[in-house]
Amino acid sequence: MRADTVGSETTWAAPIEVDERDGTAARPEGVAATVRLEGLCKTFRQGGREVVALRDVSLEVWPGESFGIIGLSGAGKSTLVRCINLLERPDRGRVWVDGVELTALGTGRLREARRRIGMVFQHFNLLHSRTVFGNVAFPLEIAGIPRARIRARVMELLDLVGLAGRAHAYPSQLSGGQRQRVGIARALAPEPRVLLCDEPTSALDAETTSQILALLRRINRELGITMLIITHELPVVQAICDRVAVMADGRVEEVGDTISVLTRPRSAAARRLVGAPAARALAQLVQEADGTPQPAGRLFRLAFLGPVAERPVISEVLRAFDVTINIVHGNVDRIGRTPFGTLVVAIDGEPRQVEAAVQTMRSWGVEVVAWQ
Ligand SMILES: Nc1ncnc2c1ncn2[C@@H]1O[C@H](COP(=O)(O)OP(=O)(O)OP(=O)(O)O)[C@@H](O)[C@H]1O
Repeated sequence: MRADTVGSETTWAAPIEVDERDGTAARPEGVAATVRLEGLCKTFRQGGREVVALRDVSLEVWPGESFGIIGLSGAGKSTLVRCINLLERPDRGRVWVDGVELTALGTGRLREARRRIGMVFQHFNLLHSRTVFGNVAFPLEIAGIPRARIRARVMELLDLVGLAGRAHAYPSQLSGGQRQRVGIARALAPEPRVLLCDEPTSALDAETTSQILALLRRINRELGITMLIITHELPVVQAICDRVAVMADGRVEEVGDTISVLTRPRSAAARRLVGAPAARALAQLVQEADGTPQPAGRLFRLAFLGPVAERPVISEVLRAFDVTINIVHGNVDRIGRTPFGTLVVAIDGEPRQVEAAVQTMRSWGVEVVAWQ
């Protein structure tokens, strides 16, 4: 275990082991989940119409991990977050945070238990009449912490998020990225066990997004704070999540470590999300070609992770099988620290030859997913 000091308290980082070679996260043995959701259901009723937002959602987020929840708009992500801190009461199901069943608590004890949960919002939700210092101090004032301790803690947090020099500025004088840094410092002030981040970078430009993601990753890794990140953006999950749940239509369709879900998506929902960039690229290509038909053959997405990335796979396949391969889209990327490459290819030929080529690539360790 790693330890770090936050304020006057020592925070123990969770014993989560991440394999640096392939990024897979192993479940820590004998350790209770930091967030545990069991059978959550939620239906909204509005003017005689019913919208089912959550359908029997069960999940575990382990201590110290960074867990992503990804899905398209309307999948139920925000409702899920609101049910974790019980801003929204689920119709059915139970919620535990840090070993305490929130769904069993009355209002007073629930308010106290919520201090274990920090919230980071898409639009920062800062108090505009208060300075940076005042915003971060706010939850500590409400908790009745003595002024001297508040001061020390706030200055320490501003230092952590890189805003030590802006304590007296007002939110209107800050950039979006700086406002989100204030939001993060405020969320950390009561020393929560888990940070719920609801689309934390959706309102930020690309460069600021990567700075904020790096900050969240550092907080997760160095302070050992468990993180649950809601997003509709694949790059967010790719950059900082150890594991990810894919949501669609109120259900969790797939849960796994990020590398597995992104390179070997099993559910239709995950395949839609992962395939979307390639599909967009293909559509653009066809459009640009102005009427040129799509490349002949079946479309496949090939993912190269680890040693197979060094192998001249395409030329070996072309030599061994009577097929043609048209590269539609290629990309080299990174999941956490692990590089991986993807190619979208159209393979044409006699069906048995195409199938044999696909099976051979799989036997070499290439992840091959058919798109048609
Ligand atoms: N207060 C509410 N009243 C009625 N319907 C609601 C309410 N909140 C959410 N919904 C509906 O529940 C479904 C799930 O919404 P939710 O906001 O949880 O999805 P989401 O994945 O977070 O989407 P987005 O990224 O667009 O916020 C949607 O169909 C939405 O219209």
